[in-house]
Amino acid sequence: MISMSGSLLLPLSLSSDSPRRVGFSFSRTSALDSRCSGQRNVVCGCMAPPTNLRSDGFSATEYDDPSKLGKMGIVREHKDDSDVLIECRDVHKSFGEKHILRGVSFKIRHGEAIGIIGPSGTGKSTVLKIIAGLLAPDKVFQSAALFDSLTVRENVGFLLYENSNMHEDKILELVTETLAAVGLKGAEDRLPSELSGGMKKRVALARSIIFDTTKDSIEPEVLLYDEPTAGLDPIASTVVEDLIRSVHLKGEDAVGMPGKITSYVVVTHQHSTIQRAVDRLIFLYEGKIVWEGMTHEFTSSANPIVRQFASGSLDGPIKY
Ligand SMILES: Nc1ncnc2c1ncn2[C@@H]1O[C@H](COP(=O)(O)OP(=O)(O)OP(=O)(O)O)[C@@H](O)[C@H]1O
Repeated sequence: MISMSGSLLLPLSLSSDSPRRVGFSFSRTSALDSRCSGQRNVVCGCMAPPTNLRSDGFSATEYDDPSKLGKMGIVREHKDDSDVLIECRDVHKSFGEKHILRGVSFKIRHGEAIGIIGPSGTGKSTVLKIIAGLLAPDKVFQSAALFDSLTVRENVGFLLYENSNMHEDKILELVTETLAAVGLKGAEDRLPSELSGGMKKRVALARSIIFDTTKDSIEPEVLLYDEPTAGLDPIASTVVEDLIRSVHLKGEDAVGMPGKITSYVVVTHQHSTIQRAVDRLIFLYEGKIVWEGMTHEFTSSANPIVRQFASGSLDGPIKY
């Protein structure tokens, strides 16, 4: 459980010609660390990205020399930060004595499909949870988070039943359409225990992309997926990966309405998910980003950590 402590900076106001939401910046202070060891040692500040600069493309950032790994600060240079939705800057996170994140910095830009990869236990999900905790209007895809005693219809429509003023018939209509969009037509009355692992993930995905059509405000701009294809067979993985991608690409929700989901972050170990659903990768190792680049640059990276991970070799800097 992450608890906030330290100072919360006030958000800057956005100019009227910049409709983008405020991004988040995290920074660490040693004073705060000593005050809250065992709790959260991250300071959260909100900032409005500058709007007077122009945009650039991306290229891989290699850190070939392992001796430099501890010295990384800036992970990528851009002239334009106007499209930054989320910024993590020098994020540290400890659980008790265990220092998990050791200065993680990255930016997520409007329209990006980001993958966070790296060896087990390196802090990927922790990064995702930190982002989710600070982006209250957005959602985390939790594959195992269905309510066992509720039907598929009740699970998918849960937030609408609980938090919206929509008529039940309208919610049912949306649930039915959304289930059809994720390939689960007719599954409304089933219980989670009657579904396969892949079907459960699709129900969870349906729940993450269904929105109150009478309001714009609750529709997220960023979706977070924690291992959305873990445990699925290759074809079921492809279905989920394409669903994730289609929501992103079309800028539409599951029922074809104009959507606002323009970026997403996927934590995954699945090669197919990296290849199929993600454009840019952030590689985390021992609580630090050791490489980032476009997906197609991953397998040709000269970074020994990345090379070992990509090949699955037992030989290399990653020790198990
Ligand atoms: N709430 C917690 N309390 C104590 N330790 C935690 C907690 N959450 C995570 N950890 C520890 O932090 C480390 C990083 O966990 P995290 O789940 O972020 O790793 P990960 O890179 O996502 O791993 P995996 O790929 O295996 O899912 C692990 O050693 C884990 O045991």
